[in-house]
Amino acid sequence: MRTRTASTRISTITAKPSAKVPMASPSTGTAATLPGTRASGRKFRLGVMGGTFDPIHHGHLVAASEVAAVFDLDEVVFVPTGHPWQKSSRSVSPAEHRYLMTVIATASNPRFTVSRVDIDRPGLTYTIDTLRDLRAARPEAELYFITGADALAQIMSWKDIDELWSLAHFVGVTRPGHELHDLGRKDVSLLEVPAMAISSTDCRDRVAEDQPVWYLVPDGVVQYIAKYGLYRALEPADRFPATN
Ligand SMILES: Nc1ncnc2c1ncn2[C@@H]1O[C@H](COP(=O)(O)OP(=O)(O)OP(=O)(O)O)[C@@H](O)[C@H]1O
Ligand SMILES: O=C(O)c1ccc[n+]([C@@H]2O[C@H](COP(=O)([O-])O)[C@@H](O)[C@H]2O)c1
Repeated sequence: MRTRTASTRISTITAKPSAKVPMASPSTGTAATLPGTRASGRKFRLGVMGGTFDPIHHGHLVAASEVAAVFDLDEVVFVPTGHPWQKSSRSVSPAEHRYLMTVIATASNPRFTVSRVDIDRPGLTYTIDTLRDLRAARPEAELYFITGADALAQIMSWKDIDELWSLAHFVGVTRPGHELHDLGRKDVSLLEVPAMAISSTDCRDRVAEDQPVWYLVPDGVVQYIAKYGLYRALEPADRFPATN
């Protein structure tokens, strides 16, 4: 279970609405009528919220919403992982469950969408593949990859990290119990978001111990967990016809 300590104070935060963000690949949109070009002439801004989402919780949703507001994103696509290689020390729920919980959690927000790119791609999940696939599917968009302080701290160990910087702008957000490190790169912004001391680990542990997860995860996700008996020690989370 994650430690619950006060949010770290940081000084290098980009927190102005509609702040100009230094992009690895500056916008080249030239006309408002080009596909994927906004009325203002700028390119479509697509946030990418990658995660295992086992289950998705309000920490994920608040982080995505806050980055969307500050960076003036047009859409945030949530991308559940297929086989997260850095979580191999524990068993992860079937992808189909995690995908459906993510769909339920994001359904009410017209700017939130969910992508299957990672769960439909065989093999281990690497963000380099996520971003390549999204670039191919959405060539008109500038990508903003959203990551919490804990994930950002590991980022130098990610596959093909040198190429990753050229595919997206990265936004690291604060998370209670984790220090948000300044990587000293202009293609990484740091942002303080409302502190949500919630983790998927804690949600799973609560369900296993018969404690409530109401208001930690969206209502529909509470009901989905109960319906399929997810996270109950004696009830394996495999009643759904899953793909992995
Ligand atoms: N409470 C939170 N506040 C801010 N960012 C978060 C929060 N929870 C998760 N994130 C970020 O969301 C992304 C996906 O996280 P993930 O799905 O692994 O959730 P988690 O709560 O960390 O799960 P677990 O407890 O199983 O490790 C990561 O970048 C992570 O840093
Ligand atoms: O590309 C990698 O090597 C890599 C290693 C660890 C995590 N990631 C990505 O980071 C995001 C959050 O991952 P996680 O494991 O914290 O849910 C998710 O999109 C993962 O695919 C990516």
